[in-house]
Amino acid sequence: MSDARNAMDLGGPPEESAIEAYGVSKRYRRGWALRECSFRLPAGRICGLVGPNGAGKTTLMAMAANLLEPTNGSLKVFGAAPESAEAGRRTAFLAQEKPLFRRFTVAETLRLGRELNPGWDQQAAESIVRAGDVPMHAKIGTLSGGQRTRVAFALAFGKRPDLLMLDEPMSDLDPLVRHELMGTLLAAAAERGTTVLMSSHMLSELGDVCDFLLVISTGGLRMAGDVDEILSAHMLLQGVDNAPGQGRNPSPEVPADLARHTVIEYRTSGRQASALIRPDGPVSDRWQSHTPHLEELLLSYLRCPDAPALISPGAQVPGRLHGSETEAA
Ligand SMILES: Nc1ncnc2c1ncn2[C@@H]1O[C@H](COP(=O)(O)OP(=O)(O)OP(=O)(O)O)[C@@H](O)[C@H]1O
Repeated sequence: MSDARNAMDLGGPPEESAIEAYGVSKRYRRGWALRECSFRLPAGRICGLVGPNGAGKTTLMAMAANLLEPTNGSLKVFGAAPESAEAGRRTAFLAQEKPLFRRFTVAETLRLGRELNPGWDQQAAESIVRAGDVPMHAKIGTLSGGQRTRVAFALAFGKRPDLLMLDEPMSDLDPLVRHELMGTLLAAAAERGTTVLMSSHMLSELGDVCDFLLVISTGGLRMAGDVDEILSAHMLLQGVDNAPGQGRNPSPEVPADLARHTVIEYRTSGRQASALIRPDGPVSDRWQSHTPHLEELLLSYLRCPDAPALISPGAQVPGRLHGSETEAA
């Protein structure tokens, strides 16, 4: 457990927030992309940002990186407005399309990073590029998609940010490179206390990397908090369906003995039934129960966007009503 969390348990000062969002909404011409998002991401965490296509993940990160302004509400980055010099200096954002100058060589790209960023770490940036055997004299436009991603990573890392936001960083990387760059990321975060906010659709890999989660869908915050707290607030149940239909039933009726619990998802296949619940008291012993894996839990929430939201106490911003959301146990 981190010193900061120990301090909290002992009634010491609360952990610093890397991001605080107060009722943030964003409206584009076509409509709302995000509605009323309030949460905090404590500093030093590696946070997975999960949601279906079009959920608003890029929009949220772009607002924290001062590339977009909220329509309503406000954000703070390390206590400062995203447009402040302080927040800009401490933040790096690796956008999904990895924008780099195609005519620059790799060496020129890193030189530009050095000139633009006072705290630039040339050695860290170069070692990321060299680990992928990317030639320093190669023009960006001649690199493969994965090599360009590596250079963009190096540029973001070289800045030595306190908050590193990565928009689907792994999508065009082969499995070995993903593993290597995630290792670099974890080492940097452990060594320097860097906060990482990373959107990803690779649910199976998030569990190895992240210790905090933000889940959004249809523009709203569905879940936020410490991964361990979130997992332990849920139970995956398996048993026999008392009223089986033919084959897989897309909307089976939730059995009466689960009614007292918060049922996120109830599914049946023939006589087999499974449910993801947030238990409120003991569960009937006709069910076999276990703590879900992160991927199982996320898939249930993504399949059931109307399930009640869960914002754990450590992810709540002070002085903000969290509506119908429930606290993790
Ligand atoms: N510049 C824009 N103008 C109009 N609508 C936009 C714009 N950018 C995003 N949107 C819309 O806002 C919503 C959220 O988009 P956003 O890119 O934030 O989603 P996302 O969660 O990052 O999706 P993905 O997983 O596909 O990358 C989508 O409906 C998208 O079409």
